Amino acid sequence: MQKQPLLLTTGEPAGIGMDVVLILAQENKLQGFGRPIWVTADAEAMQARAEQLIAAGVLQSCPSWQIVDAQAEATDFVEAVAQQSGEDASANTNDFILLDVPCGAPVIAGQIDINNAIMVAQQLEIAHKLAVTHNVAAIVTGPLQKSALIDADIKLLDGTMFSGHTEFFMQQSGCDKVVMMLANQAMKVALVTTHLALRDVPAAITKDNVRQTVQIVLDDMQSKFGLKNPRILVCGLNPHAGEGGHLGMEEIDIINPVLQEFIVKGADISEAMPADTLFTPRHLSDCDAVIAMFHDQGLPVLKSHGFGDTVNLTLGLPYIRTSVDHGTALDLAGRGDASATSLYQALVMADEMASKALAD
Ligand SMILES: N[C@H](C(=O)O)[C@H](O)COP(=O)(O)O
Repeated sequence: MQKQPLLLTTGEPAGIGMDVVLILAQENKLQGFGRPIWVTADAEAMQARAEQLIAAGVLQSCPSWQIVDAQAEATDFVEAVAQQSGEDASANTNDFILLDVPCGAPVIAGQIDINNAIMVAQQLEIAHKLAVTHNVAAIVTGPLQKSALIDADIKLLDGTMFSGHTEFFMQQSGCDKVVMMLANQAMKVALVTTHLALRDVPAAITKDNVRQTVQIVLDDMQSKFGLKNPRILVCGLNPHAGEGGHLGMEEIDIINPVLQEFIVKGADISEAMPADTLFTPRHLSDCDAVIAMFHDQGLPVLKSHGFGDTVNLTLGLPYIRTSVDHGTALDLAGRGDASATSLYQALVMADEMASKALAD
């Protein structure tokens, strides 16, 4: 039986999203999953980017794709895409299927045009619909420019500012809470808070938030990574994990009481540890994942151990979503200098998780 597709969004058309797809196609790396690869992009822009990369000497020839019109109304579209692509996929010799999402303005590599922000948001809506209806096995997202969506006044479902894929898919799925995790060969780091100004972090470290984060990490480490009793280490919020209350009370008042609830129930999880020494080989070699309290407590450490080979994933969604670890790299778009390694790792992880979910 044909395995379900992986849906890849190319994101910001002026960035390197299309470049890295084309590079992987040329390296025959889209074809090895035994699954169709569906790619959302503007078909004309994809053709133009391929020609640019051929002119730059990066592509020897133009990869092949089959174009599917993604402009139909939502419900018809989901069925039409699934049917058309599904029927053709078994005999398909194309590198990928391109779900055509037209841009509002001509695409110039490296130059953001906020008239194309709607097209970026449409890609995410299409991805969500296909994933939540089980028409694709997983979503793999390319980079978008958050500021372009914000400048174009594109909001999340709850009317707040567009802060990222993570929050977009969370709200579309009706989840109260999801967890951002980044993973590479060195470590996996999950975050209690994500895209939040530093001054707002302490107020967001609540018992509920810590409890929900830990529960989602434990659940998904089992269901998506197949680890029956994962070992989790947790960072404190303050220097020295609060130094017994002298450098902050969040560990004593909030974090440790919640962690104790899980310890009492048998979870293999630490109490709050000083973040500066947690990320050392002695501790990392003894754990499956780290939970950090905020974005720049955990991610700089992780990315310093493998930027370019790191995968961003969202835990707690009703479907699998992985992503690249880099941004739009506007200065590299259309030039052929972009690295496709993170996108490849994101595809590999999505494929493995999808296979595991099916096996379970
Ligand atoms: N925090 C993410 C990272 O460091 O890779 C990045 O901003 C992407 O976030 P979303 O997946 O929510 O767009």
